[in-house]
Amino acid sequence: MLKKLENSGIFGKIRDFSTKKPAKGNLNRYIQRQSTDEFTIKAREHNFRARSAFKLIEINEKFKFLRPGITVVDVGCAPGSWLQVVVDKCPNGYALGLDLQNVLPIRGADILSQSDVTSSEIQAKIREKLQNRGTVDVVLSDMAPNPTGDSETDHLRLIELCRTVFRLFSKENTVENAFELSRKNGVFLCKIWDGSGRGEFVRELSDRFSMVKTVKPMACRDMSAELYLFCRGFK
Ligand SMILES: C[S@@+](CC[C@H](N)C(=O)[O-])C[C@H]1O[C@@H](n2cnc3c(N)ncnc32)[C@H](O)[C@@H]1O
Repeated sequence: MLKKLENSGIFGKIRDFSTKKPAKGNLNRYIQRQSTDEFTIKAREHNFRARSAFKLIEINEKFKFLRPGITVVDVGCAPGSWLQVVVDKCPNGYALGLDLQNVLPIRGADILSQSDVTSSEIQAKIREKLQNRGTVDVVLSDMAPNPTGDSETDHLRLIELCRTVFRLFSKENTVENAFELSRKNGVFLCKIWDGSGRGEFVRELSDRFSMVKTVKPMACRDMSAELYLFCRGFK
């Protein structure tokens, strides 16, 4: 299904706004609405639970890290569109998703609903689920805390959530880790909202990964501060 989608030119077409030009002052709002509509419509057409599926598809197109047989942990997975992509791209692998909210079942994925990744009880459950599966290949975090209305506070809260996930596999004393990330080609992909704490967090990640790239997929809303940090080569 996804191969067809990737070949369909959706990413190439998405910023073609040639029909019915808006008045000058409304251009930004027009562009934002058009791109949102196109990804939302495509998500419906391809039975994705959310338009965010296209963010993961695009990042994977760039870095090619989802492949058959791998183990993937998806933190903040509701409603489940990233898990849908993972299951499709990684046959014969293992996908574990968790979220604060209830997540409807997805064939081929193991899901922990009503699960807060910051809770030590939930971290123990994650460890339990993964302990006989060897190392984890890919850790995804598309988490978004409820916004407070203050962008700096929201930014710092999200960075802290990402740090929590990073610590699940990166403590020096591996006995304390919830699971082990593959030292060969382990990938960590997390969403942040841009702000003052980005530089420090990128430095922390760079200490443990040989490559850290900041990406903004086409499906991100134009005006949003949303960015993704793609980290590969866990040391
Ligand atoms: C943007 S949605 C994720 C969308 C998902 N990637 C998809 O494609 O369907 C963000 C999710 O993060 C979850 N979340 C926020 N804080 C969390 C936490 N502490 N533990 C687990 N999930 C959390 C929210 O409940 C929300 O469902």
